[in-house]
Amino acid sequence: MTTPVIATNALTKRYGAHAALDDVTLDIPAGRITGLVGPNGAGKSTLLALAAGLIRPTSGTIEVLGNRPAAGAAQLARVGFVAQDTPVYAQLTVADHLRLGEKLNPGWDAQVAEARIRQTGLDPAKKAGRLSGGQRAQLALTLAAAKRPELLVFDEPVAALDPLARRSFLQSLMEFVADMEVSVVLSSHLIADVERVCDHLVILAESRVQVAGEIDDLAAAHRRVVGPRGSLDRLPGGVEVIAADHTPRQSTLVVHDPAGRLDLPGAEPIGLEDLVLTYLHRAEGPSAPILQETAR
Ligand SMILES: Nc1ncnc2c1ncn2[C@@H]1O[C@H](COP(=O)(O)OP(=O)(O)OP(=O)(O)O)[C@@H](O)[C@H]1O
Repeated sequence: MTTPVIATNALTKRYGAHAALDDVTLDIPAGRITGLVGPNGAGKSTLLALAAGLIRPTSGTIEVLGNRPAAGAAQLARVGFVAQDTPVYAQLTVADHLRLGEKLNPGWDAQVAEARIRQTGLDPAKKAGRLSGGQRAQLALTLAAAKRPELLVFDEPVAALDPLARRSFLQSLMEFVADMEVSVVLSSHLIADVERVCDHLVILAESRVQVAGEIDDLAAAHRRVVGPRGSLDRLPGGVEVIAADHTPRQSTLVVHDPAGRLDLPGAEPIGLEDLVLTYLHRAEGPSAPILQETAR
C-alpha cells in the first residue's frame, strides 16, 4: 500500500481546556483529492495547520508523506500549503511573487508558473493587494503548484469567491491535478464543490472524524430506508443506524453498512449533502432534530 499523504494516530490538539481535535486516527490516501468538511469550529483548520507543521500536537502523532510535518527543507518542498485567506504580499506584484517563489523553492518550475499566469490572465505587473479574491486565489494556487509538491493542502480555498470564480478556480485545480501527480487535501463548507472535485471525503465534527472514505464507497454503503413504524426495528447484523426519524405510522432511517448489503425493501440512495448533514446532526448529539420523534 502506498504511504498515506496524511496519517494521524490518536491526534489531539488542545487550546486550554478545549480540544480542537480529539483522538483523531485517520489515513488520507495518496493520489486523491480529499475534501475535509464539517461545521465551523470542527477542527478542520487545526488539522491542516498540524499537517503543515505550523502548530504541534498536544498528544498523538501526525505524519505527512511518511514524515514529521515541516521536518526540514526537503519535507517543506514536498508540501504546498495555502492558508484560509490565501495570503499574498499586498505590495508585491504578481511577477515579484513568482521571483520570490523561485528564490525560496529549490524545485521551482518556472514553466508551470508562467503557463498558469498566462492561462488565468493575471497581469504580472499588478500588485497583489489590488487583485480580486478570485485572482488572489489563482495566484496562491500558482505559487503552490510551481513548487511541484507531492501534496497540496488548501484551507477553504474558495470560501470568499463568487460562483464563477469558484468554478474557474476548481477547474484549474482539477486540471493541475490531472497534469501532475499530486495529491490534494482541501477543506470546504460547500458540499456541491466537494462532490464535483473530490474522490475522498472526511467528515469532521465535534473535534472528531465522523466518517471517512472514498465518496463512491460512502455512497454505496449508505441508504435511506422508509418503512411502516416497527418494520425497521430488526436490521441485518453489521448495519448501523446513523439517524432515525419516526412518525406514529412510519420510520425513516439512514443506515450504514460498510459491506454494502443494503438491498433492504424501501431503501434508496442518499445524496452527499444529506449524508454529510446526517453525520453532522448525529455528532451534535441526541437533541439534534433529526433524531427526534415527529408527529406527522
Ligand atoms: N489559536 C487558537 N487558540 C484558541 N482556540 C483555538 C485556536 N485555534 C482554533 N481554536 C479553537 O479550536 C476549535 C477548532 O477551530 P478550527 O479553526 O480548527 O475549526 P474549523 O473547522 O476550521 O472552523 P471554520 O470552518 O470556522 O474555519 C474552535 O473551537 C476554535 O475556537
